[in-house]
Amino acid sequence: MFKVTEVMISEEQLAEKVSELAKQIENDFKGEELLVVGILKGASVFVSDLIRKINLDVNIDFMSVSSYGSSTESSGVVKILKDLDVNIEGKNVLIVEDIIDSGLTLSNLVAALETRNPKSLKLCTLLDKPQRRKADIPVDYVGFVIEDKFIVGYGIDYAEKYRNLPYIGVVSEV
Ligand SMILES: O=P(O)(O)OC[C@H]1O[C@H](OP(=O)(O)OP(=O)(O)O)[C@H](O)[C@@H]1O
Ligand SMILES: Nc1nc2[nH]cnc2c(=O)[nH]1
Repeated sequence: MFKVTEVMISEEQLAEKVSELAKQIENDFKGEELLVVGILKGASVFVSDLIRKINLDVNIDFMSVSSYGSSTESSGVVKILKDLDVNIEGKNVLIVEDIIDSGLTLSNLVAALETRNPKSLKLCTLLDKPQRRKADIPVDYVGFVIEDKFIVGYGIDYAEKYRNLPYIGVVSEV
């Protein structure tokens, strides 16, 4: 049986990091408009907290994507299950993810969105698990670099459970 056995990142640590990332984003986009794109479902909690700490003209949109398997990795294909509502041509776009693991989701998504000619395209992730990276992808804003443990909470699930935990916990077999 699997259970949450450990708190990896507390609610307080998350709140502090979210404010820190929001300040960096605010400084980098001063005087500009910004479209923040949350990637469903995992980033939903993080992006909701993040935008409330960014004191800029911010629009928000969401995408839902699923990467094809490694056999099609080199083709840079991402299956878009829910696309953006808006045209991003000429806009500053910030993609917000909960976690980067292999990097395939984001690298494929970036390739797909670059073809739409945004003014700029930047990446923000709350969590980075560099140990399992398959696609090298430069990320502009990183919350926490974590070791290779299976985590849940703050939007992130295990079989669709635990997304509502207010902290990041580690799931282990007990
Ligand atoms: O770097 P990668 O190895 O590509 O993994 C990261 C992706 O996996 C998770 O999404 P998931 O497919 O679990 O969907 P969810 O956010 O709806 O839970 C996460 O939200 C990222 O989108
Ligand atoms: N829920 C969950 N999804 C992931 N996707 C990549 N790494 C993880 C993880 O640690 N937990």
